[in-house]
Amino acid sequence: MAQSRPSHAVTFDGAAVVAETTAPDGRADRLTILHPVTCTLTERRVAVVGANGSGKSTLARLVNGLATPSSGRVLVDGLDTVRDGAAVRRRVGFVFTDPDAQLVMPTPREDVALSLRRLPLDRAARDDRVRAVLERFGLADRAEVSVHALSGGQKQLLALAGVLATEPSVLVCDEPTTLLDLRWRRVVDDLLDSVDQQVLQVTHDLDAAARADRVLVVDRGHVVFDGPAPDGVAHYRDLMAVR
Ligand SMILES: Nc1ncnc2c1ncn2[C@@H]1O[C@H](COP(=O)(O)OP(=O)(O)OP(=O)(O)O)[C@@H](O)[C@H]1O
Repeated sequence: MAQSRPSHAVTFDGAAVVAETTAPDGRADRLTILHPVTCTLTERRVAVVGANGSGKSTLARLVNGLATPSSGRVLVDGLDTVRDGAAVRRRVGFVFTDPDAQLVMPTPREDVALSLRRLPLDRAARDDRVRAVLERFGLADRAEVSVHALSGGQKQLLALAGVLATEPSVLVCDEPTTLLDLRWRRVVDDLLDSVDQQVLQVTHDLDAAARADRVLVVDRGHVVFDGPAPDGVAHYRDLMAVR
């Protein structure tokens, strides 16, 4: 009998984000980046689409506490991203759009090993896991080169590899395939489709969004659609008036 996968829940409970800004005349001002969002995401694949600057990354960052709600709250499997921040961060892996924001060690091997530092693995088990992950992402022969010598796509793969190696419960990806060629985009898409984690993916790739179990469309700081993928993609196309 097939083993059932664990299910997870990301809950936005009236979560809104307001930034302190400076008006053109120099006065302090407040800008609502994300208006209150209320929904519970339990689907295995959730895509977030919307125009540039609409608030997608802000919504994604709320899930692991990189952004904190100005009002309302965000819960991951019942854990509050503010009150239980450390536990949430252990549970939620986050892959940035820009891999340079994520890769901190001199070589791919060291970078993946660093991701694993908090896991209860002995040296041999950790080395094995690093090797297996680099192999899976086609980076085995790059393990010892300088991270700076990797192509943009290879860096993006490495950033994803480092996060997946920690086996988080929920994986949040902010445009994880933007730098990848078609072959590796397919590899990463297939991987994101197949992993056990709940995946919340911010994307401009409507093919990827179309395969999600649920799509959120964000427009000017509002979630303007929340539902099945075909309708979500159609809604976004209408919004962008490109259909
Ligand atoms: N701390 C902040 N202070 C002021 N404005 C901010 C802050 N963070 C985000 N913004 C603004 O809020 C808006 C939403 O930003 P966000 O990064 O969430 O958009 P996005 O939909 O992910 O965009 P993109 O597709 O271009 O990555 C943008 O206009 C951005 O400039």
